[in-house]
Amino acid sequence: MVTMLSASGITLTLGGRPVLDDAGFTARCGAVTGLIGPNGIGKSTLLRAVAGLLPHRGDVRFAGKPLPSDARSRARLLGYLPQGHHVHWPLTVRRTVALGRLPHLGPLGRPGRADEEVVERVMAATGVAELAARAVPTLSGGERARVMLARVLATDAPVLLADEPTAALDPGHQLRIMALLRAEAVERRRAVVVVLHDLSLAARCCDELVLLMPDRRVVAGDVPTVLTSSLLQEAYGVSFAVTRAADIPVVLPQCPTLIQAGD
Ligand SMILES: Nc1ncnc2c1ncn2[C@@H]1O[C@H](COP(=O)(O)OP(=O)(O)OP(=O)(O)O)[C@@H](O)[C@H]1O
Repeated sequence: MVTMLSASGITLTLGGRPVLDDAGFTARCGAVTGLIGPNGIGKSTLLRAVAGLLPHRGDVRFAGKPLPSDARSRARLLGYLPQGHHVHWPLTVRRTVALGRLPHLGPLGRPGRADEEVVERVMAATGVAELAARAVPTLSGGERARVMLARVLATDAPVLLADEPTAALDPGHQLRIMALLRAEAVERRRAVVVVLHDLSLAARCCDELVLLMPDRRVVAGDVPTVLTSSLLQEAYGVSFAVTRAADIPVVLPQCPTLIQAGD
């Protein structure tokens, strides 16, 4: 599979504190790459730097070439879904999703038939078509999460960067959204990079994993290479059982101080 996105040597400081030091990853066309690691390690910051939203040192390439410097061209290549879904503007769901088409619109900013078709397709795929006329601030957290995912899918960008897209979702919607992101990768040949905290979900849905470690190492590889109990313990500071149940990979954190219910 072809490397579509590569980031290397990403180094940046926030509020006077070094947050990333020589970090990077590659994301292949047709694959889902999971970005994992403990809270505060820099996953969101790395994604934002790669999306061109934070000044940084380092190199980000699309299909081997430096990213274009103008934001509009870059937005056609990289769709970015930020963490959290705090939407205060009183737009309808359909208009919010249609914002994803902005990088493609002509000088008059009018969406054409093709743009409208994309908007309808992604609303149907994310299960928000029936919410199309609702104002976004009136939606539940999970509904809003799916609308924001639809907006980024509407960009039709070959690279999708999604920061915790399943965080607010119930288990059924988590799986449906990951299935959708996998389909975007496999069937539409996109490179999908997704920040996840649920390691079982990551094991099940990601082709490659990139683990940001507390000592600033970046461990990358396929799921069995990265999700080992020793690496996970080093990363998260608790022990892990890496196992399978009903033929599904399961990664279980264990905490010696937890008094389990029923004990
Ligand atoms: N604007 C800022 N000013 C100062 N420090 C910041 C700023 N934004 C982020 N940080 C710090 O940078 C570090 C990395 O934050 P980041 O949000 O990238 O981590 P993360 O791995 O995505 O965490 P989480 O899993 O909790 O979402 C954290 O220590 C955070 O406090």
